[in-house]
This record gives sequence, C-alpha cells and structure tokens, in this order.
Amino acid sequence: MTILDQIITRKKQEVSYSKSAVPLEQLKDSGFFGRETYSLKQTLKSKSGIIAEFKRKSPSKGVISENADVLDVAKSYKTYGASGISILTDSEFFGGTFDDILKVRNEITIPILRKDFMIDEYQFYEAKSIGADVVLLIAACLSVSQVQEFTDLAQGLGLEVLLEIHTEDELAHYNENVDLVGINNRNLKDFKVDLQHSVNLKNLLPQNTLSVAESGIYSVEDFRFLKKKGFDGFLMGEYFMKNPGEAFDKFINEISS
Ligand SMILES: O=C(O)c1ccccc1NCC(=O)[C@H](O)[C@H](O)COP(=O)(O)O
Repeated sequence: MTILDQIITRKKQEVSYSKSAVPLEQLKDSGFFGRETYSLKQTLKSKSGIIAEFKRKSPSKGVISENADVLDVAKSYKTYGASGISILTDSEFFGGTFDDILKVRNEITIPILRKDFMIDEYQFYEAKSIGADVVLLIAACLSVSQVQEFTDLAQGLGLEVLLEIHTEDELAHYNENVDLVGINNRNLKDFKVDLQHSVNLKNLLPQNTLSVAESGIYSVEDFRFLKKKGFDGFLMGEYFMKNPGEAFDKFINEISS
C-alpha cells in the first residue's frame, strides 16, 4: 500500500464521519460561505510567486515544527510578500486542522490554499465554509472525470483549482478549465525530490498554463533555477517551517537582492 493509498483510506473514513457530524446544508450557514474569495492567479503575478506552506509534520519528514503558531507564521508570510499560503488541513498525516484556516482567515488578505486530499464533493463546501480560496486536486487520487466535475464544483463556489500532477501519465487529467497546474517534485514511492522533474513535465503543458513547482525547493538557487525555467509559482513548505517566521523574511530579502 503506498502512502497515498493509506491517506485516501483514512480520508474516506474522515469524510464519512464529517458528513454525519455536520450535514452539507449546515456548512452553508458559515459566515465565510458567501465571502468573495482572493485570486491566487492574480497574486502569483503581482507578488513573489511563493505559496508558503504551513505544515507541522509530513510523511516524508516526520515532525517539522510541532508547536509553530499558525497566526504568527501566516502573518509573517503575508507581511514579507507571499503570493498565497498553503495550509494543510489533514490531521493524521500532516498535523493540520480546520482551525488553522479559521484562525487566520480574517487576519490576512492573501489567498489561502486548503491543502488536503479532496475525494468527495462535501470537502469543497467544507473548504468554502472555513474561508479557503483555492483547493488542491491531486490527479493521482482522482479520475479524469472527477477532476472535471470537482473543477466545476469548486469554481461554482468561487474557489480556484490547483491541479497537482506527479507523472507524465497524469497529464491526461489536465483540462483547460483548471486555474493552475502544480507539478510535484516528490516521488511518493521513495520520497526523493528532483527539481528537474517539474521542468520536464512543465515542457509538456500547453503554453500559457499557469504552472507551480511543488516540493523540494530548499534554497535561493533552487528558486532561481525554477524561475528561469518559467514557473509562475513555487510551493515551499519544509524550508520555511524548519525556522518559522525568520526563514521566509530572509529568503525574500535574498531573492530580491
Ligand atoms: O511531504 C510529504 O511527505 C507528502 C507525502 C505524501 C503526500 C503529500 C506530501 N506532501 C505534500 C506536498 O505537496 C508538500 O507539502 C508541498 O509541496 C511542500 O513541499 P516541501 O517544500 O518539500 O515541504
């Protein structure tokens, strides 16, 4: 069983529980449900392009920063010019909670990506109800038709869609309605990262696709390499979370100099 299989097995149980605990109609009563969302497509162009992630742990790295305060970290990301914030809401494998988004939503004015494993339409309503602006669709967990259906659903709720692919085969999941395409450099079988991987797959995407390089960006040199290759966005988690707050400020200063 791969790590993704394990995560999805668990996610199905969680979603089933959530649906019985909070019926979908009730999600619509949230104060955030009717809010106008922020556009990551826009802030990728107008700011640094960095989507800075908040995650406490991960399957590949174990505990990264267990006690980091989500509000402090999110504020520092916003203050120093992140285009968006990715917040893991998966609890079992990444140590996240919905509360992490709820705590920061009213405090920051940049897009929030709800980073989770989306497998059921209920989760899109949930994302809107907690104040997210963008959702992640992981091609490896979904069929081609699910990507299309979930894209329509998300956009109907005012959420942007970041489609994540890991392999060349998963390019079949691309459709021109998705807002952004993320190419993940982490091989989920052995957790190795290779930046050249995202470059190779990016070259196979239609021109003008807004592309995001994901995972394994650990230095200013890595960032510059991917920027030169034409990426619009850069999803970075571990590097910033190892030294929450300070690492981001320093990184932005270095890439601007
Ligand atoms: O990071 C993992 O171990 C992982 C395992 C299984 C599924 C997803 C996983 N990571 C999610 C991500 O995509 C990363 O959190 C994100 O791209 C940031 O990566 P990094 O900068 O390397 O922390």
